[in-house]
Amino acid sequence: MLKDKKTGFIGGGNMAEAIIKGLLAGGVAAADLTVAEPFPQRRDYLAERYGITTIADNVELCQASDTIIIAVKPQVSNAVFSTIENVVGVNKLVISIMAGVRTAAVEGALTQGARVVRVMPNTPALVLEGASALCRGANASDDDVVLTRHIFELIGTACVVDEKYMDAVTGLSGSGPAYVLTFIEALADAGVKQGLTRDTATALAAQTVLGSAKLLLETREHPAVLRGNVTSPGGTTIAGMYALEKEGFRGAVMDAVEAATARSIELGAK
Ligand SMILES: NC(=O)C1=CN([C@@H]2O[C@H](COP(=O)(O)OP(=O)(O)OC[C@H]3O[C@@H](n4cnc5c(N)ncnc54)[C@H](OP(=O)(O)O)[C@@H]3O)[C@@H](O)[C@H]2O)C=CC1
Ligand SMILES: O=C(O)[C@@H]1CCC=N1
Repeated sequence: MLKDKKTGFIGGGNMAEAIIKGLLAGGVAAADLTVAEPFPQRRDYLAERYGITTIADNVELCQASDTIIIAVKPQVSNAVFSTIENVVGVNKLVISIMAGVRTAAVEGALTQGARVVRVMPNTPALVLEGASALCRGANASDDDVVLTRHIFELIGTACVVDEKYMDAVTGLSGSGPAYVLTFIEALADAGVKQGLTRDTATALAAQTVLGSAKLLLETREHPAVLRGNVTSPGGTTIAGMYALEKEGFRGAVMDAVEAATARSIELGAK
């Protein structure tokens, strides 16, 4: 599907690098990947590390690509649109991963009929364990959605949602790695407080999160059932759970997702 197609990235930052890694691991030829990136050192790094073509000019990038992945910060989206508005015809697929930016905003800034798919990936994509959700714009075809899903399944899992859910996805899985990493750090700190070395505590904390996630995904049980299996009557876990619940752990997590969702909505309104 991706074979013989040229894929170009506008912006060669963290997320672009993650997707490039996935595409290469999935068998896409380095010769079919190009990145437009203003920062020369970053261009050199990407070219040397992945053997792909890197350039400075977004217009040249669009002309040379069948699929264009916009991977710049939402705050520079208008600056990017103004440079490429006349070179992205309906023969090209545009995939935007910018947080908050609506498909209608991308379509409105490009040629009439522009084919746009919006995706929210996350940083575990860098180790091919990303979680992405995508939605179609008004002019994207079924094939565009299938191709986009295929690209993001190369770097983890991908699901299709209605655009009205994209801000919630951003607040949950887009920003989620930051919450989980904070939890791991806190768990490790707690171990250090109890006398464990930093290395041992961090390794135990990270593997506990990884293993718990794998247990949930592989058994397909409800999380509460699996939690029950750890929680012996009158044992250690219930003592720990009581302390967490008293501090409003779940409410804090829900507040975090709500705040990030609201920020995604705010970014889209700009
Ligand atoms: N990081 C994350 O967890 C996730 C991010 N996203 C979204 O992905 C997008 C990219 O994020 P991320 O990779 O973290 O950001 P980065 O800042 O790492 O990458 C953005 C890149 O775009 C470059 N850039 C800036 N202006 C232009 C321009 N006019 N033309 C071409 N390139 C330009 C930047 O160069 P320079 O540094 O020189 O300015 C930078 O290398 C954002 O929209 C974000 O919302 C989505 C999901 C998760
Ligand atoms: O913080 C951000 O805005 C980006 C979008 C999702 C994750 N990181």
